[in-house]
Amino acid sequence: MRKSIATVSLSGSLTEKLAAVAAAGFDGVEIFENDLLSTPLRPEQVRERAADLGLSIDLYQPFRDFEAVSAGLLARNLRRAEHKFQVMQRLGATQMLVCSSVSPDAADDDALAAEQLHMLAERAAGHGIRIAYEALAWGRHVNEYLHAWRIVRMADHPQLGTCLDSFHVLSRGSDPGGIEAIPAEKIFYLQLADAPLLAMDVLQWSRHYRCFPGQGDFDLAGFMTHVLRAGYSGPLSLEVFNDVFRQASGSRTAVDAMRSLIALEESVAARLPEATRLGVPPQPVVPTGFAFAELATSGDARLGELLGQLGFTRTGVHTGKPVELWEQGRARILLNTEGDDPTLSAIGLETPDPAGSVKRAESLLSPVLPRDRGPRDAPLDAVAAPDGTQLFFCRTAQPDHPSWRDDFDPAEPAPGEITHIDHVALTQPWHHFDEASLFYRSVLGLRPRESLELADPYGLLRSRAVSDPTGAVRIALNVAYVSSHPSHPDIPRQHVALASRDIIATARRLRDAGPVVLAIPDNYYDDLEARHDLGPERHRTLRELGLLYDRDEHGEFLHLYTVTIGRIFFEVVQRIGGYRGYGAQNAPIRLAAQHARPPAEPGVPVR
Ligand SMILES: O=C(O)c1ccc(O)c(O)c1
Ligand SMILES: [Mg+2]
Repeated sequence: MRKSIATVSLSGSLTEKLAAVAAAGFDGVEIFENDLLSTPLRPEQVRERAADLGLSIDLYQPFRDFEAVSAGLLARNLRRAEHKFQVMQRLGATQMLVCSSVSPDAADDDALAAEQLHMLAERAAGHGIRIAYEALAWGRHVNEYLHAWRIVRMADHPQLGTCLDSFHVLSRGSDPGGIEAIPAEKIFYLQLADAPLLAMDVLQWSRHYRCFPGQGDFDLAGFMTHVLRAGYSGPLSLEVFNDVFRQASGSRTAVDAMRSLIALEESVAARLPEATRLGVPPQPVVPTGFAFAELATSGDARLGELLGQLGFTRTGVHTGKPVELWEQGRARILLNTEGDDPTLSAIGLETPDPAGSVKRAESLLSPVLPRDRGPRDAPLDAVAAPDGTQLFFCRTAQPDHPSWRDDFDPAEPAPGEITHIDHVALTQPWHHFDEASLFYRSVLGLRPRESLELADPYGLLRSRAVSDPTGAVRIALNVAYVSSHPSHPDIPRQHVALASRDIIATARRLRDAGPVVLAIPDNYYDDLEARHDLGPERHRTLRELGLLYDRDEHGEFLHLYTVTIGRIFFEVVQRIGGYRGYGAQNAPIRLAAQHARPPAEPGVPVR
């Protein structure tokens, strides 16, 4: 279906917005009045610019508080409308949005509202313009979509129809099923926005927290099925008021927006196979595990030293690049010594179909990375995640596909307790958090879990994990706050969590290696004894080894953290039973302990 976006959803000037919208592949735009008033371009030039970019101007929004007013006010409103019709003709826009009045001057009188909207539609008709009437969720008298529709029906004018906006319908908890009773030709326009569920005033919620479909908690696919069953065939138009998007790069936001619509069409198509107008991207290829995590370092030996202390063996060196392979069980870490400050630069994901993974990523507008490989290297397909982390699609040790691991000609690793990578935690720039969760959800088919807020002594961290249904691939996305403490600068830390089948043994091994485990205050253990009765011996062991503990209804979780090197630290975890979380309960303790033990100085051995 045609795809549009309201200019209010993006940052920048009108000309920047138009360019961004066109580059992301949209077909049309809704122009917010302020964007037109503040551009030096004349309406004819805007029309031309949009046409050159292949964009139609689907809607113009110059009006508020029109209907159900006194005769004097009506005359003024109609006069203003006449001016706006002329602007719209110059713009080449044929549809005007009128949202329900919030003014105390409006009467609670449907017949009067209908009569005045009829008059407006009659005047619009003279200019070839249609009026789309929309119920704002906080409209003074009209705040339900079916109420707006009743008024439109009563007004009975061919140039008057209704505009449906998913936010206004779903934020009020209205049943969207009623949409199916509205005749298709009377649904003039469709605006789409998602939002996180928040208990707050609906106007504030709408103006600050809307997000793109798939980034919030509303059932947009369900909403869309009703709209399509009604027979609507006009554009899907995103109208997202969001404080973060107002500050982020407009061209990135436009791509994020387009990705949300592609993914939405796909989920609607799955529910409504008869809706053949919907575009459907190639199927997601859900990753089945971690092949490796790649850490970039500047030839600094400390990461290798720490890996050795954790029981890893350096099993090989790449035949053509300065990259070492460190292994223990199925946990594989690549140390790329060409980097600078230690960072987590790439993740290898096991996939049953690497080419299919790339196709899926491309169809959702993810940048596919150029292949940089020597003649003897195994093929590696990679895309860039929103934070720049490279995601490689791998098939390790499968007879049907060359393995990246062969490039290292590896030896057998020494046996140890660590079995595999449990999860990786990536720090996202604050303005890319929603984009990142939509990326992992739509491109990789991972499921987002609830969004958490974690207390750090110097700020608040937002965190959301995404995982496959089996828990083989778990990625924790964290947003760092911006620190204003000179003594506690931002260190956007990243970590790799390693699963141990015997974390007590791993912890003892680390204790014997030196002070590499993050020290946890005694108060934590006193509280742990108050919360759980694990028996004196177990409590003593946890305290002695710096282990943290959590449990959920499925099982138990033991974990520890190493010191930080550059931006990187390791976590060791043991899931007992079917524990599903990440020890969020202990995050504030860990974050405080990390502030107390700043990253090791360059070149200084950890010991
Ligand atoms: O917040 C508003 O005022 C506003 C304006 C126009 C819309 O289409 C809308 O959904 C909200
Ligand atoms: Mg709207």
